[in-house]
Amino acid sequence: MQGKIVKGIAGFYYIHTQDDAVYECKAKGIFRNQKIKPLVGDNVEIAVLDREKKIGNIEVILPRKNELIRPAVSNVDQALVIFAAAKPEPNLNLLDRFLITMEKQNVETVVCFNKTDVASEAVKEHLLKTYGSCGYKVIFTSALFDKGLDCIRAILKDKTTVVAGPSGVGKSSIINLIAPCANMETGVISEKIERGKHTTRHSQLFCIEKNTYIMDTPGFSSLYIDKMEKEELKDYFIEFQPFEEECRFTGCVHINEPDCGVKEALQKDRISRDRYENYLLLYEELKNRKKY
Ligand SMILES: Nc1nc2c(ncn2[C@@H]2O[C@H](COP(=O)(O)OP(=O)(O)OP(=O)(O)O)[C@@H](O)[C@H]2O)c(=O)[nH]1
Ligand SMILES: [Zn+2]
Repeated sequence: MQGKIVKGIAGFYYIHTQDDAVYECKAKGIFRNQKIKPLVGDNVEIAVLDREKKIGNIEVILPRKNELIRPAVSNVDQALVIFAAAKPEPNLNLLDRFLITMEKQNVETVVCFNKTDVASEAVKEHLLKTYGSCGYKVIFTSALFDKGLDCIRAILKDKTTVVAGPSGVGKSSIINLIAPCANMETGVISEKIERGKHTTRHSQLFCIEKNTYIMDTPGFSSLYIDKMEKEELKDYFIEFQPFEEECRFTGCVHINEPDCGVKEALQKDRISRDRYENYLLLYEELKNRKKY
């Protein structure tokens, strides 16, 4: 039978199967046969050992489309990052850090600004201009007034999406509205896990409808960009790319070089100043970290 690993804990894997059941499986022999460790998100072939108790063994891990490191999950189609348009004011530096880590891992990101009911039109316009002009899909929602949630449902459909955002932006409110089943499923799995007595937070995928999975990630308040050369940073500011052809120097980092296409685009207001300033800050951060 085929299914998807939705959670892994203490040597047990929980497989959501196509008939909408959850099997508790071990992965006996997999490492020996395939030399890989199962990962949440993996599509697998299982042998059913006990149909009633829903116990099985993972026999084959099907080929992975990709593999994220943070959070550890495979076969991710996209990320959905949620910030509040107001209350709290969106920390765009944090948002840019998130976008960079996803660009580096080659995962497309959709940006959602929630709490539009308490944000001014001018702020919304500014956010749309800043991120829409980079090429990101931007969605505005109000979980409180059930606005924009169909847009979220539509972008999630038939995909596996990692959902992230800082605390207090309304991420849980949104997830509860689009996936009321998410809580229930946690219940079923935690019942089985009780025996393992593990209480740490583990990454878990929720099936919100057929072929549609989300992974809710814990709220974050800071995000370090690591394992990155400062010269590499510009590659993850995707809006720079079309202007880089105009730079006189190859490998131009768009800071102090003369005849820089990116700086020229900035002067002409074709690149967001907020984004460029965050670029400078992050570049400095990477440069200074190198000293240690
Ligand atoms: N005005 C307004 N308030 C909202 C909206 N969505 C959520 N809230 C409120 O914002 C607060 C935080 O919402 P949560 O859904 O708990 O936010 P969260 O992002 O999951 O935060 P954590 O649980 O801390 O990770 C709650 O008081 C919600 O009622 C919205 O669209 N508009
Ligand atoms: Zn340049």
